[in-house]
Amino acid sequence: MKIEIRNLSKKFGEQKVLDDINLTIKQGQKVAFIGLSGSGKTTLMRSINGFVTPDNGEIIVDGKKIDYRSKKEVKELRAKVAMVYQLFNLIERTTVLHNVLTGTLGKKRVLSESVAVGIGFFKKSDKKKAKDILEFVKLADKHDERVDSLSGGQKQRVAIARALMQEPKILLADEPTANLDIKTGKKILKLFSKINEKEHTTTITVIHQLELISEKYFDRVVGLSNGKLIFDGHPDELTHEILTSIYGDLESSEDDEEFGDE
Ligand SMILES: Nc1ncnc2c1ncn2[C@@H]1O[C@H](COP(=O)(O)OP(=O)(O)OP(=O)(O)O)[C@@H](O)[C@H]1O
Repeated sequence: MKIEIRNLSKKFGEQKVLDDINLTIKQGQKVAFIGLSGSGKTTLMRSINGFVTPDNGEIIVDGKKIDYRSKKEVKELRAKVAMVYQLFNLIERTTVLHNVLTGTLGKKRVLSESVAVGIGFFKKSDKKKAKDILEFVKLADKHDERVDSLSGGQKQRVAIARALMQEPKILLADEPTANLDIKTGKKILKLFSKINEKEHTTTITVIHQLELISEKYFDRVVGLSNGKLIFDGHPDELTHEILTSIYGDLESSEDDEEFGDE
């Protein structure tokens, strides 16, 4: 689905977190959001699925302007927009299959309630679908294992499988590789590319590890700084100069930086 962001602004207290953002993301694009901590990446992402209500401007998803005041419309939007998180947000003490099946419950139930829904609650057809998706994410042999016995990379694949149960048109991933080593992170990004190829899903990924920003995984990079969009281009165009404008002096010793600069 196409996403059109027009003159989007958001303040938290006195702080301008998003400052007049304009961005159009075509159906099927694979976009990385980059920028320093606090630059507004998550807030921008959360405006797309209605978790954050902007102060000014608008977002149009698939030709329809998001009406943040309408619970019904936001719910419909979230059915099409799946989210994957840095800390996986899984129910650790239940099985892989159970977690993936909760992807069918929609956003009306909170995660803690989902656990109360036994595996018998789900339709046979959903179980078949969940198993097919687990095969797609290469976890076919893990259906019945408890999530807390899995590695970080496997947990993230369970979270992606759960998101796919929703058959999303847009996939938002907030630092999905932050808790993984680089090799495992690459596998996760490869999986997003595979989903994108198969379903033509529009994907937006907030990412911090610069070594993972390559045209293999992304066809567009959007850089934010202090709530402003300051770069929009192909991964190849990320020169040292541009990276410095986004992150500041990359060569400066970390020891010189105070936490207060974050
Ligand atoms: N609900 C909120 N209430 C108040 N301030 C908020 C809220 N959400 C975010 N902020 C502030 O807005 C700023 C931007 O936050 P945001 O999470 O969008 O940045 P980010 O670029 O995603 O950072 P990070 O890379 O650390 O996740 C930060 O200063 C943050 O503290």
